Amino acid sequence: MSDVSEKSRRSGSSVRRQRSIYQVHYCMRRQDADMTARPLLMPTSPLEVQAYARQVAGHRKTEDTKYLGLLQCNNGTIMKPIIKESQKREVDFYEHLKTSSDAELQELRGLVAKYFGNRKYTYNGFEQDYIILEDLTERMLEPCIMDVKIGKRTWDPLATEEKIKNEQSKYAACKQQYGFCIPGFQVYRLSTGKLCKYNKDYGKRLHGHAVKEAIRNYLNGIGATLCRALLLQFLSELWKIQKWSRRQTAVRLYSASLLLVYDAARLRDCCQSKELTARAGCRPATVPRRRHSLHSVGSGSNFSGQITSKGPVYKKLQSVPLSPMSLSHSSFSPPPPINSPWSEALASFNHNHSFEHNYENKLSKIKMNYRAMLDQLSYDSPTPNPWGTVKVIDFAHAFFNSEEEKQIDENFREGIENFVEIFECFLRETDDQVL
Ligand SMILES: Nc1ncnc2c1ncn2[C@@H]1O[C@H](COP(=O)(O)OP(=O)(O)OP(=O)(O)O)[C@@H](O)[C@H]1O
Ligand SMILES: O=P(O)(O)O[C@@H]1[C@H](O)[C@H](O)[C@@H](OP(=O)(O)O)[C@H](OP(=O)(O)O)[C@H]1O
Repeated sequence: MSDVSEKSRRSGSSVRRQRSIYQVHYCMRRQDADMTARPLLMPTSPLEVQAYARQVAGHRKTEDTKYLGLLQCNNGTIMKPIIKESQKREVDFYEHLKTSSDAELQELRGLVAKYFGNRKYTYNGFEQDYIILEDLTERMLEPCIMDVKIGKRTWDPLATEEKIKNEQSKYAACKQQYGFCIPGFQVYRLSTGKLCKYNKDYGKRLHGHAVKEAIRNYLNGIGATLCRALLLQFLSELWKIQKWSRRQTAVRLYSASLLLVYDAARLRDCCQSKELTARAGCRPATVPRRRHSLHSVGSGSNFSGQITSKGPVYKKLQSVPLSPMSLSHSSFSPPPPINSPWSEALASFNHNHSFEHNYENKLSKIKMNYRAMLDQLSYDSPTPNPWGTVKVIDFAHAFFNSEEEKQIDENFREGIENFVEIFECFLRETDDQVL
């Protein structure tokens, strides 16, 4: 018997067990292995709950010892308290969405966090009802989170005069100009790993150009080039939300939010060169371009994740002899085999898109192709979730339209259009990213 086991036997202590990544990064107590990541409640294991440290906006303060903020569970869900009448309507909203056969609402189901019902739970000595939702930041080591409240109008038809005045007075310039506002966000700096939090007081001061810069900051793009792979992940979801909002007449969403989440740890992986990452925060104006690859999202293809003005760039294949080409051409290798799911998406990408002319006019085709590529990424990936995503949250002021009321929710649509436009503008900034 080894010294170590003899020692532990003598002292009567059990062998020290490795702490899981959840224990290290989420500061949660040790759980049975099969409990830590599952999104559904498992009756055999105890549910562990704590105040949700990753909440960037919304109700939080404690009144009469009642806790108004979100709770984090050790099974990949969060619980949102149902206290106000409007929050009760949110439960009704999710319940209706769950069972509706309306095509537009079924589509919306894919654009919101997964709903797992509601339950009573006693926290802080108070029993309350809670909505159970998928934690969109689950498994993220350095979660960067932004809450974007959509609409110039953030009050519903049942609001009192006082409530209307109150809402009109907040984020006024930002809402007027963009049709959305930013009540809070947090970002882990890529260069230092430092967590920076921005609350609603910061959000209320934002207007004009500073709004775009706040979003750039959230994307770790201050003093560094934006990451194209990250922008594409967000845009693939944003375009779905945009498409839906352009034609849906089923529901009016007052004061709903977009919740954007990405993992800075994965963004860091995406930068191939450690040296460049370290310098990301202090690059001069003419910076070496950030190297990043969609490959790290998880795929088996030769596509490098780079799209230049000449088309997609493939990783070099060692077995392919280099022909005497110019330097700019030598980075291209033959496309992947014809039977690869990638090859079809990329062949269609090349076929549909002239990389030389009319970028603007062909944006919709590019969107289609990006979506196909991203679909492939998530199919091939061992973990189904991409490392950046966006969902619509907060339906306390959502109202389903009766047949007579059916019309497009312009208030919501306009905010989404403006938000998407900012991301498309950022994407164009990354058009020339090369390996
Ligand atoms: N599904 C989710 N996964 C992860 N975080 C979430 C999720 N839903 C909400 N949050 C976090 O909780 C915050 C508040 O959420 P939400 O807007 O639903 O609450 P609220 O109290 O109704 O907000 P408000 O005061 O704006 O009405 C969000 O900004 C986000 O940080
Ligand atoms: O950004 P702020 O300044 O925190 O403003 C709050 C925000 O508009 C919330 O959406 C709203 O809750 P509801 O969605 O429930 O209306 C809350 O109303 P409240 O003060 O009535 O709780 C506001 O105070």
